[in-house]
Amino acid sequence: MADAFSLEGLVKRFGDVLAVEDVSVRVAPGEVVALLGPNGAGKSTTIDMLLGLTRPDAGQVRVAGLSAAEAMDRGMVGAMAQNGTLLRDATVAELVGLFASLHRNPLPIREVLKRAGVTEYANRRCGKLSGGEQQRVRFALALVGDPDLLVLDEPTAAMDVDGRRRFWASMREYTETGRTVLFATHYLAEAEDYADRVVLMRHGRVVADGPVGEVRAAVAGRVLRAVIPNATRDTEAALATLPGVSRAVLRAGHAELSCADSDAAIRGLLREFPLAANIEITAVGLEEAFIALTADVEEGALR
Ligand SMILES: Nc1ncnc2c1ncn2[C@@H]1O[C@H](COP(=O)(O)OP(=O)(O)OP(=O)(O)O)[C@@H](O)[C@H]1O
Repeated sequence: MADAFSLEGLVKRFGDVLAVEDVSVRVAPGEVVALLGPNGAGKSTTIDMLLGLTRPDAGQVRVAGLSAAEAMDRGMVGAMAQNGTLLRDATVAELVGLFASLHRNPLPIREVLKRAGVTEYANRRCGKLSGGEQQRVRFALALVGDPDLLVLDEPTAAMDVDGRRRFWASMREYTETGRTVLFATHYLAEAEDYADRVVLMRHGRVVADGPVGEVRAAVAGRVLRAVIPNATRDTEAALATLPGVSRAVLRAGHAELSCADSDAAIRGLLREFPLAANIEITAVGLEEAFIALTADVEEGALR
């Protein structure tokens, strides 16, 4: 089956900033993918290239085998930007109607309002809605063309807990019909709860990509802490090369080792540093693993 979309070797620079560096992702129809990463990781730039809003400096975007522009033109992609402005004086229903008039085969307006969960404020002016309500209207606009692929940039950014819950309930209904979704988020819990797959970005690169459980297993290892007497300048590098250790930080003789295999790490540690003391091993939650993965560490240390 053809990919729902594919990004191949995407690169985008803004002056001196390398916003996206060699990003390649292939997504099959029906996958719900979370694009996760901290501020400035390159998520929005990647999404803009997928939507054909930004031209890549290198690489290629294909959406169902077409160029991004062709796919958008055919109404195959529904997009929800982070801060797209809404016409303040139009009611929600009017705005949805306006968008529907731009599509070749729009869904009935009533159906869109229902799917996006905005029926109750269909007759309110957009300018009078709260930030979270406006986000839901943007979601409605993304659904108007009944697209095969939905691309959402931080869809729940302005929503409160209840708004988020309701938004994801609407999304579930949409994804149950086998549609493909890519959503950017800062919220690990959203990625865990609603995505089949996580693509984790940092500094413009993909640092992890896989099913949620797999990414969790790959990154959420254990942390080994120990005091290393007589540490020298070379000790940190030596700790980083111990078996089972993916990353080492040494400060004032206190070592913190991120371990994919803590059993191998502790054996190696005691072999190479027999004086290591106060050894402690703790499990890392996904939240901590996410922070570790997206922290400003040496490139490659976590790959
Ligand atoms: N139009 C632009 N001009 C200059 N630099 C830009 C532009 N757009 C993005 N950047 C830079 O590119 C990098 C990636 O930004 P991007 O918005 O893609 O990240 P992001 O992961 O979406 O972040 P956030 O979660 O804050 O939205 C950042 O360093 C950002 O400052």
